[in-house]
Amino acid sequence: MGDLLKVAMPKGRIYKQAFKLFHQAGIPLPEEADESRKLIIPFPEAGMEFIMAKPVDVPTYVEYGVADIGIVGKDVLMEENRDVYELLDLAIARCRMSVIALPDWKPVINPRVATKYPNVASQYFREKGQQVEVIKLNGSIELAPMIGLADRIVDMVETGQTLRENGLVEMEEIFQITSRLIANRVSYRMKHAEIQRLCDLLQVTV
Ligand SMILES: Nc1ncnc2c1ncn2[C@@H]1O[C@H](COP(=O)(O)OP(=O)(O)OP(=O)(O)O)[C@@H](O)[C@H]1O
Ligand SMILES: O=P(O)(O)OC[C@H]1O[C@H](OP(=O)(O)OP(=O)(O)O)[C@H](O)[C@@H]1O
Repeated sequence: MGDLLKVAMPKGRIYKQAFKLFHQAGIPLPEEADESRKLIIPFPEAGMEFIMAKPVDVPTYVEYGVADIGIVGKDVLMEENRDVYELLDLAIARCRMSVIALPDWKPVINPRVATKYPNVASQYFREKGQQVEVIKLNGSIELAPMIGLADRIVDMVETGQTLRENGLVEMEEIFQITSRLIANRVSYRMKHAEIQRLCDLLQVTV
């Protein structure tokens, strides 16, 4: 057997859904993989090795070729803008990127926009011809308009529960998000058969 295919696998909510997807495709991923503290998990039965990564770092590992392929949300792909191939829409971890505000929000000059996605937010408002000050936060973004840090936020909405519980409203959807299978450009050529085989198995389920 040749080299194991190195897969950058996000811990957390994407792993839980990828686990189900791989099972449906006939690849029984180890269930405990994102709960153990082990960061590199060989899975020779499937010809793979999992690198358990923070979701936002997946495109970095794949661009640098330390992982051949990876699974990552479209939100992270848009924000990180890494030089990788996007192979497949896995149709998991579905949500949307939106502009959110308090219901009594009023336009002001040079408004502040808080977000975990400064590149996405800057590009969105630039294309609309609106000048904004973008403030980067790392979580609980919904707090920003509630405590007066920002006029609006750019963040993900899935069920809308977080917005409802905090009295916020979705003003505009920017784009839909699902997780994608990505590949390193060189690996895609050098390990084409293995990568294509995985795509074919996963494609049946999506
Ligand atoms: N509410 C949601 N519903 C569905 N998918 C989501 C939701 N929030 C995030 N996602 C998707 O899951 C990905 C990972 O989100 P998750 O919350 O697991 O990690 P994180 O908060 O980025 O990481 P960490 O918890 O390590 O800081 C996101 O990049 C996005 O694609
Ligand atoms: O519409 P909902 O179903 O409520 O989901 C949306 C929430 O999920 C994500 O947060 P996450 O759980 O990743 O926490 P975070 O605040 O640390 O980003 C996102 O940032 C929203 O806050």
